[in-house]
Amino acid sequence: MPLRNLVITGFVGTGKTTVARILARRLGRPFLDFDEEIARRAGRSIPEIFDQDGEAAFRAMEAALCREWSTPRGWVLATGGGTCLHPANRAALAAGGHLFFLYADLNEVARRLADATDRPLLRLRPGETLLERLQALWNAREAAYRAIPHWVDTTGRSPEAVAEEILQRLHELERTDDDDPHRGPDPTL
Ligand SMILES: Nc1ncnc2c1ncn2[C@@H]1O[C@H](COP(=O)(O)OP(=O)(O)O)[C@@H](O)[C@H]1O
Ligand SMILES: O=C(O)C1=C[C@@H](OP(=O)(O)O)[C@@H](O)[C@H](O)C1
Ligand SMILES: [Mg+2]
Repeated sequence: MPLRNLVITGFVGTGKTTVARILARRLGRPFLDFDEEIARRAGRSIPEIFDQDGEAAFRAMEAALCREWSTPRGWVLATGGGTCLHPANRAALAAGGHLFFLYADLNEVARRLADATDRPLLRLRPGETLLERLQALWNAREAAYRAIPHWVDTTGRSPEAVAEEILQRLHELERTDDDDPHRGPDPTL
């Protein structure tokens, strides 16, 4: 039986791509970033896909990837920030892997993404600040995110420290094989 995948999901700008890359290197396992794969298949950037085909077309490509990754293959996967909002995507990825959900204080996310231009959902409306945009996105998504297990707080921590925590928690999960895909986040959060 192949190893389960290690799926790094979470809110936008919390370090999914960065941390998953570190984890793949540390574990010596292959790595795939969903956004990079979608852009590669489309031959276009994520903003171009959103602008030319619409968000629904992007979400359909994301859902297809989730279906492809519903079996254990031992890879490290970084999803996009919206991938696991959809219950079917979440269930598919959880069937083949362990999910970890990265989050951070939104002020810190805003600092990390201050210069980023590659996230169409963070385009600001007139007079809107990045923090306000992030807060609106978080408010709209929080209930769906709470269905994802294994939350990891990245606030004030380096990507290496976040990866280290995930490695330790992963080893514990693999040791006990006690990973219920339907379990919510730590109730103390
Ligand atoms: N733990 C962290 N502390 C500070 N900056 C971080 C951290 N993790 C990621 N970053 C930075 O934040 C930005 C977004 O990271 P990225 O990995 O693209 O996040 P995501 O894939 O979740 O959107 C990048 O500039 C990255 O270097
Ligand atoms: O939160 C979202 O819906 C999105 C997050 C992005 O990924 P990152 O979270 O890696 O930036 C990317 O998939 C797309 O712009 C949509
Ligand atoms: Mg990313």
